[in-house]
Amino acid sequence: MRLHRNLVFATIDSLHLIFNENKQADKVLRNTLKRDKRWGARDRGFIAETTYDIVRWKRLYAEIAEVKEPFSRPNLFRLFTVWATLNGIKIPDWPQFEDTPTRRIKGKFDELSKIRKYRESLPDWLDELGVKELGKKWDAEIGALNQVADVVLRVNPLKTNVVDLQANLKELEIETEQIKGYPYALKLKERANVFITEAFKNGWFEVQDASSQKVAALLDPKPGMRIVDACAGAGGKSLHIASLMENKGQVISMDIYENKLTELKRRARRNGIHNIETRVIDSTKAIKKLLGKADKVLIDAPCSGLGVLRRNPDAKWKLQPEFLDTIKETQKEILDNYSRMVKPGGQLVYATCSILPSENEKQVKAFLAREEGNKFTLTKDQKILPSKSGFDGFYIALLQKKETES
Ligand SMILES: C[S@@+](CC[C@H](N)C(=O)[O-])C[C@H]1O[C@@H](n2cnc3c(N)ncnc32)[C@H](O)[C@@H]1O
Repeated sequence: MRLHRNLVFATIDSLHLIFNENKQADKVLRNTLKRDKRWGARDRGFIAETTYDIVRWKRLYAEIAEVKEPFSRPNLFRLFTVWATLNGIKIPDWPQFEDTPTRRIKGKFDELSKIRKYRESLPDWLDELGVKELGKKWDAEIGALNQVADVVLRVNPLKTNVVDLQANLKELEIETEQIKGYPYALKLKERANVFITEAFKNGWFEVQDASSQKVAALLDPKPGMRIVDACAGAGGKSLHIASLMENKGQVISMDIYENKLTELKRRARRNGIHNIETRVIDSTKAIKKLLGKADKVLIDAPCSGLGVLRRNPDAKWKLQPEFLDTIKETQKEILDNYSRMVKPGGQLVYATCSILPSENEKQVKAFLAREEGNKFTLTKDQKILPSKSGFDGFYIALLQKKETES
């Protein structure tokens, strides 16, 4: 592979914003990729994938390059040099790359790879937390979470089906494959910009990881039901739920952020969905109005996001231990308050995109032991681990509310 100056510079500029200015990687890349209209799919792919790679391996590469944060521009080039060398890419003779110690880079890589926090490129506290929470399983999970994520589509059954969408995309030379056990999923064989296709613009599919598609499956919504999606965000799960209800019944999508619900409404229109109503949670009233009224409630809780590190590798560096304590308290409050919207005999699904037991099964166990939770029993739960599933890490629990208060 030959390195192109403007693509490398765009990568370095993106890294500067992410590492030194604390900007979110996906937002930075969205902007960077707008910079030059002449860039084709390969050029854009190079910038995005290289930036994400260097973000993912920041600690390891910084240790090899012997550089510290905040990274000066020459030091960002040193990180880039480590990436290129380890990926077998010939370093050009530009002034930025003078005296690259290729052999030393490989030697240091072998040496540091013996220690997990370097090999997997983790802050100390996160490595310690992983061991505390998952014991011996941590090794395999963090290894899997450092892989590059597949792109998975969820077919919208209101508009098309898996076979027709697969054929439609094939005409555009976008090859996909079905995934056993995921009836609405299609996995891209190679990365492609699916957002520019007519199929996407017409609402035939959404991009949604396979594990995330399991949430609505376990909730099992039926046409005619009233379902509350209490932490709906921009609506990944709401759209899935509404499509399974065939536009019959009611989905009430709630969130504390109005802008996310606005985006949800836009997506619903594209998806041909008419049975979603959005409600901003700006006081306790929004919840009180629905007490005991929902056939099913989904709590797709805010969480550490440690199950989706493949997609957001910069979370390794942005996440703080104090945030984890706060978010667990929020999960507890949400469970206690929002579960009251389930009607007697109804069901509650609690889900997170985390692999930490303290956010998942322990959170549910503690809820069932509290007064608010003793009206429920745990029907079943699924711990989806990236090392086993090959997809994002998720936890999904299905709880049944008793018919009577006793
Ligand atoms: C895991 S995300 C939801 C993702 C969304 N369900 C989807 O499938 O696209 C969690 C959501 O909870 C929202 N949230 C945070 N605190 C909340 C609260 N106290 N009540 C309701 N929603 C909350 C966040 O704004 C965020 O959109």
